[in-house]
Parts: sequence; C-alpha cells; structure tokens
Amino acid sequence: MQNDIGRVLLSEAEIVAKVKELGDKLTEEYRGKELLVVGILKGSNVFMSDLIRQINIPLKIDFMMVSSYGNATESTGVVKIIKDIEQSISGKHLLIVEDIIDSGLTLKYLTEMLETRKPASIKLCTLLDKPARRKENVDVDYVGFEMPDEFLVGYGIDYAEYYRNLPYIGVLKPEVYEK
Ligand SMILES: O=P(O)(O)OC[C@H]1O[C@H](OP(=O)(O)OP(=O)(O)O)[C@H](O)[C@@H]1O
Ligand code: HPA
Ligand SMILES: [Mg+2]
Repeated sequence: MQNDIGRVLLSEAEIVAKVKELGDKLTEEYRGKELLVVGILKGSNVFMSDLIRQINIPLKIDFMMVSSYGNATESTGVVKIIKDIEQSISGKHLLIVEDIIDSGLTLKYLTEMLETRKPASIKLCTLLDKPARRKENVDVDYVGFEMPDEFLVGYGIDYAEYYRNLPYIGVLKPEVYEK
C-alpha cells in the first residue's frame, strides 16, 4: 500500500495540529447553540471522529452517505443519497463535515437539499479543498488545507475504496489508476 503513494503531502502530525485548531474555532462558534454535526460518509469518517473530540461543547452527530465517484477519479456529477440523517434538523445548527471538496457537486446538491428542511444554520467544514477543480461554487466556512489538483488518498479518502486507513494524505502514483 505504501508503495502506491508517490508523495506524502500532509503528515499525521500536521493533520493532528490542524484538527485541533479547527476544533477550537468550532467550539467558540457553536458555544450555547444546538449543534448537529453531520459527517458525509464514507470519506469524512476518519476526520469526523477526530474532529468531534476537539469540539468541547455538547453536540449530537449524524451521518449521510452519498456517492458520486463510484470507482473513478472524476465525479460522475450524479449525487445519490444512500443514507439520510435520521432526525429532524429543523431549528438545529448544522455543521457538515467533509474530507475533501473537489468539483463541489456533492456539497452543492446536499446543502440545497438540506436548506429545504429549515435548519437554523448550515456551515461546512472540510479537511481538504481543491479550489482549482471547482465546477459549482460552494461557500466553505472552515477549510483545513488547500490542496493542489492531484488525486489524493488517505485519512479517510479512497481510491476504489482502498487507502482510507493511511494515517497521512498522499498522492497516488498515476500508474496505480492508469493500469
Ligand atoms: O466536490 P466533489 O467533486 O463532489 O467531491 C467530493 C466528494 O467526493 C468524495 O466522496 P465519494 O463520492 O467518493 O464517496 P466516499 O466518501 O465514500 O469516498 C468525497 O468524500 C466528497 O464527498
Ligand atoms: O482527490 C480525491 N481523491 C479521492 N477521492 C476524491 N473525491 C474527490 N476528490 C478526490
Ligand atoms: Mg470516494
């Protein structure tokens, strides 16, 4: 698995420090508010687990599962909801947690759909942002790192469902997906 990684872009230590920094900001932002943190599966799973433990106020969590990539490296543009939030979000402050924003298609679709359920607010937090690849404009409130236009894996992010368990973020060698 390590042999498929061309370069490590973010080390485990850099990620830990950034998650702590984001958690501190979110603690201040949501103090005294009814917070529901919504992770977008599967990619956000690792980031979400670390992030909520750095937010030091009462909160609830839930998950949605959507898919637009299948086993490809380009978004299909069709967002499928596989699992929805299990509770009413009306009047709640929603924090959507993503591992990566690339084309923006996933979040554009999701935020528009969730707005119709009348939450008190919706904000977005992503560990990684690839602004160069944006097809849909989405307002991201909290970004861990801006990344170059390369196919990234690790820390929850997959290629063909593998590499999610790498503790760092790396670039996959092109020969891995070109073969
Ligand atoms: O901005 P976009 O171009 O829409 O890409 C970002 C989305 O793509 C990935 O999910 P994917 O659909 O691959 O599912 P996964 O989280 O299960 O890997 C990632 O976790 C984001 O949800
Ligand atoms: O760079 C990426 N890597 C893996 N999955 C992704 N989904 C959107 N962008 C990416
Ligand atoms: Mg994926």
